[in-house]
Amino acid sequence: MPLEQLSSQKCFAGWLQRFRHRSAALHGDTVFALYLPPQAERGEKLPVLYWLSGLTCTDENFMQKAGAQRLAAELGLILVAPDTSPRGPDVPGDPDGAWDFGLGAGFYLDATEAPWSRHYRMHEFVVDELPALVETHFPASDRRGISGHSMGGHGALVCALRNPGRYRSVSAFAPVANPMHCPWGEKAFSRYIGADRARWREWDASVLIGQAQETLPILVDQGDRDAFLVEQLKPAVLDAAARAANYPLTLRIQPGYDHSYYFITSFIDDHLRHHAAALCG
Ligand SMILES: N[C@@H](CCC(=O)N[C@@H](CSC=O)C(=O)NCC(=O)O)C(=O)O
Repeated sequence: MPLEQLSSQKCFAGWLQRFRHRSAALHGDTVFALYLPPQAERGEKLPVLYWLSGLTCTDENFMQKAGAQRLAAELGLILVAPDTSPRGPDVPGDPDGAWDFGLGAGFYLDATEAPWSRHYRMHEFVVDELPALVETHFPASDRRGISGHSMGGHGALVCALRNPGRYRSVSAFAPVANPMHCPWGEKAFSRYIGADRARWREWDASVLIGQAQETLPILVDQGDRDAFLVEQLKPAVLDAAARAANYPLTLRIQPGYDHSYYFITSFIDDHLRHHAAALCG
């Protein structure tokens, strides 16, 4: 699978790069960003933290705003950020042009309903295709962690919960914790997966956490001034489901913080260290 390099910039003695390639899962071209820490030049295989961004984002938001590269360089962690949906002239978006569905809003699931099912296969892409690509073309090991924000925070939880053995660490910022019972999730699931709500349960972290096959400790940070907290995010539902299942979830409510990348950059070091404890050494 050839990679076309779009950019390369030195950053904290490592390299921040962007690549375009043809995706089999997404039936089209897609772009991802990757940060290679300086340890990559030693030739050893390094662990990888996959980051899933939220609604309206591309591969660039996290790399430009989270400020993760400094500590990733210190810890020897590769960072990989895919796009948030398939894109291209033949990829359908929201019929009304809304920002919370379709382009930039793939919800990291595999759609089953037309016209979404041909391209909207972000789960398969993130869990299988992207790691295979990264581990072939870069000095990347199969020690994988996954994290993300909002729609992507939920995506990270679902990727880990649905695929035991695939990841060694997981965390999330302000995840859409119970999408089958919030407006963003109901809109996405009803279109991507269809009207049968029983099938939505396969893609909801607050359901999956009660059926987990392995117990990777989950770290979640959530700001209490987040404008989406009550209507869309509902972390208390995830917390209650984890408690009922005796699943190790640490939910930290951070006073005064909102939903922005200012919140993410304030706590990204804690998340990188959470992942490094499982991935490095
Ligand atoms: N455009 C919207 C706001 C969209 C928004 O807040 N997106 C978040 C993720 S929300 C959940 O998935 C985000 O990360 N935005 C990009 C950024 O760089 O901040 C509106 O107008 O309200």
